[in-house]
Amino acid sequence: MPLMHAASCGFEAARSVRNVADLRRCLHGHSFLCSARWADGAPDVGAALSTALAPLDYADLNQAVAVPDDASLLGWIAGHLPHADGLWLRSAPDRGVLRASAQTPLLHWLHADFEAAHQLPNVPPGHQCGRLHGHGFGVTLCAAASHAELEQAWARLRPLLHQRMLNDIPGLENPTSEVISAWLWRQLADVLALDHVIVRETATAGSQFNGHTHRIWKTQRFEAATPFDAHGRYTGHSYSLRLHLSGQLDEVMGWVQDFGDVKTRFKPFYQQLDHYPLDQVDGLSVANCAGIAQWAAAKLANTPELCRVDVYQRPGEGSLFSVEAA
Ligand SMILES: Nc1nc2c(c(=O)[nH]1)N=C([C@H](O)[C@H](O)COP(=O)(O)OP(=O)(O)OP(=O)(O)O)CN2
Repeated sequence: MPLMHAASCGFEAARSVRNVADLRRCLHGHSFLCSARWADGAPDVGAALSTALAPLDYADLNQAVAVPDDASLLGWIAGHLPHADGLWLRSAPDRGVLRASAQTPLLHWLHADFEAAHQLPNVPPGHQCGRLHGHGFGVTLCAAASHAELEQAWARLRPLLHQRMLNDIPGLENPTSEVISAWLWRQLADVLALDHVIVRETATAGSQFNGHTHRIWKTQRFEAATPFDAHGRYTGHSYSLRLHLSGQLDEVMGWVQDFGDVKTRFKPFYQQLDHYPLDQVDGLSVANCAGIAQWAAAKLANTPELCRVDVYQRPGEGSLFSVEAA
């Protein structure tokens, strides 16, 4: 479907998933977060999500689900949300499970990190990334594997990257996010049934590799007013707009496209949104997340790598417009 919608809902709950393999898992609690996606035109899963999760809030999950591990919990939630397509569940800040669509298998994911220095040797003179600099890199590993297997695999890799000069590592001589995610894939593909690897250099930019295709994104925030009732009254949101691009890597630059160039290309259109009332933006016929996502995609129609635009009006609540599927 070209247009999807997304909603999120949290719940606080206790569970015990003690089993022979892991005796640490006695009764404990989590702040869970669940996100759902559904196709445009399907019944509103956002409202159904909070109704479905209400019985789990401040509850003992063992009363609802026999062995309430992340996978079984997601299955329970899916059973209560027949119109949801993608489902994502976070049980702790660094881990959770997801199902990309109703037809795809359940996967476990692990957020990890490392801190390192790098420079990009092939950028034009004066480019900020040609200078020696560094990042607290974020990594997400997503695989048909248990959390313990993901943790084990990452424990082996992290020392190779943490507090290192990435350019000195064989295979990372040009350490863009795209090159690092493909390098991680190669290091892990023999030991994990990987679905994808994500590398985030900054809070606004990331790169995902699934063994075949690179997808990168750049996020920008904007502040805008939008009408919310028939009397012409306005409300406002702090929006986040994420542009996704996919394609082959430029062999010299090692990237799909420079994150900075993505931002520059969108700048004239961004300036039409930031600190404006959305119903007065030229060409924006529907002043909601779906309307903005489709408007932004049309503005970047001359960017063949553009594959998706996500617009969120609050964390976890928004619309996703896929250009390829349109
Ligand atoms: N496709 C890629 N583009 C760029 C990469 C990359 O790995 N892949 N890397 C860089 C730089 O290393 C840079 O540190 C990060 O770029 P950018 O997102 O432009 O950084 P900013 O700090 O300017 O981000 P803002 O949040 O927009 O201020 C460059 N490009």
